[in-house]
Amino acid sequence: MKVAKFGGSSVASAAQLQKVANIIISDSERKFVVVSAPGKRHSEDQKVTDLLIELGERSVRNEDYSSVLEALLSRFNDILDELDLTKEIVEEVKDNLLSILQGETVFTHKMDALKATGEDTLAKILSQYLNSLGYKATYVHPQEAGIIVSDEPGRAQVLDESFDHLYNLRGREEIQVIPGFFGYTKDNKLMAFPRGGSDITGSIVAAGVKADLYENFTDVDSVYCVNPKIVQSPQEINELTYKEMRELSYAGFSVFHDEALIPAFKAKIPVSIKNTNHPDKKGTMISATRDITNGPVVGIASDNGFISIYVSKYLMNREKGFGRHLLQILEEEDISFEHAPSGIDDMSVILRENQLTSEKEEIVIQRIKDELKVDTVTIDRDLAMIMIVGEGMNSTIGVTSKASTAFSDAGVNIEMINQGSSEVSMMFGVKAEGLEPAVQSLYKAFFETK
Ligand SMILES: Nc1ncnc2c1ncn2[C@@H]1O[C@H](COP(=O)(O)OP(=O)(O)O)[C@@H](O)[C@H]1O
Ligand SMILES: N[C@@H](CC(=O)OP(=O)(O)O)C(=O)O
Repeated sequence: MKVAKFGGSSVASAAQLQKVANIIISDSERKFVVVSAPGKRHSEDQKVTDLLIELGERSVRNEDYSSVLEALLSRFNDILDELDLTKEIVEEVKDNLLSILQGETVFTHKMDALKATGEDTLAKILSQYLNSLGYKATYVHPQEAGIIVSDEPGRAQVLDESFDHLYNLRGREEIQVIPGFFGYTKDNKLMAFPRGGSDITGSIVAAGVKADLYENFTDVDSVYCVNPKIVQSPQEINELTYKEMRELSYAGFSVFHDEALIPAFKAKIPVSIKNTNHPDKKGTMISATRDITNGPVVGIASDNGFISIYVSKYLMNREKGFGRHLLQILEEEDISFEHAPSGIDDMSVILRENQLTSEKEEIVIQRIKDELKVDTVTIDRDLAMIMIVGEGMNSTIGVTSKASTAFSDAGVNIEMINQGSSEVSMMFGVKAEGLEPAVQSLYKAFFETK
């Protein structure tokens, strides 16, 4: 039994949905289908989720949102038209969106309810389409499926009891189409996963129903060893371990959500990344182990939007609890951190830029000065992180030297280096403008000269 998840690009139009239906019906093992909301049909297009967010934002600012509502409804209308389906659902969507917008609920909950409408509607349309083709398919609402999540708007996390609920779906005969991207709290509040979170739903469903395979259909033939927007036609990766994929997706391989691997990994379900447009291509298989035959580094990931809080204090190394206290200040201000490299008299904490609003920045800096009596505290902005990843790295000598030569060849200064304890990844901090040249140079060093 397989769970097949189709991303936004795969369900962006009627033509894409025809490919999706062909993929589903070509393999009777594909019993569970998870869908995203329609994504971009071309590079200038807007994702349905972005339109829904804009709708919510305009409404909260008391601005006219009629054109956004129109654009949303016509996306669904066009799909139904081209698939020759009846259109009652468009009116339902309109009524539902207006009742959310006019409801009394708090803004974050309203936003999650709006965002969920994209995947929810698409799941209904796809099951209607499969029925029209003569296949037995049903739409299954996440609450009916038993996807129970934490009470964290826009960043919900699945609760363990969901897996037992989902297991009960195995007994059903028909193809079950489940909307991705959201679940419900124990007290029945709709909560969305982080952006890109339909991958997470797919993984949860695969773990719950104990699938043999979780197939993640997208718009590329495989995971590439580097972002194809930075290096043209990079090498494909055919096999990855869960750990490698988690590290790569955390640091910028947006093809698969970094939080999506954990449920599949814990349930030991292999994940296959495939292209909806070329379903016969091999794709990428992610599982617990792989043969290390392709060199120490399997991929190079990169992401920008980081900042660093740098603190220094003479004799920091002798002060018990300094690091804990610094991190505690962040915790108390509800800020999560990514890395914390330290020296003898100094320590940096790397954060995602969106964690530190300007109000929080002032408070944090003042608290660090007052409570830790530091000599210096500064904030470094516009940082990018580059990560080289591979299970083979821990048994290979000279990886750091090869990487640092690549940075120097590109004329990019390394601001910091951090090697994870598992030695599956090595992270380099650089100024944002150095990201592309450094990644291109690393690609040359590790993949073109093998
Ligand atoms: N290393 C990589 N390998 C493959 N794709 C990548 C990589 N890094 C970034 N991407 C991007 O991820 C995109 C697919 O992810 P996403 O847009 O979330 O797809 P979907 O709409 O199927 O959910 C690709 O079109 C590609 O531009
Ligand atoms: N539609 C949601 C969830 C998602 O997973 O989308 P996609 O499959 O297009 O990445 C988003 O845009 O965030």
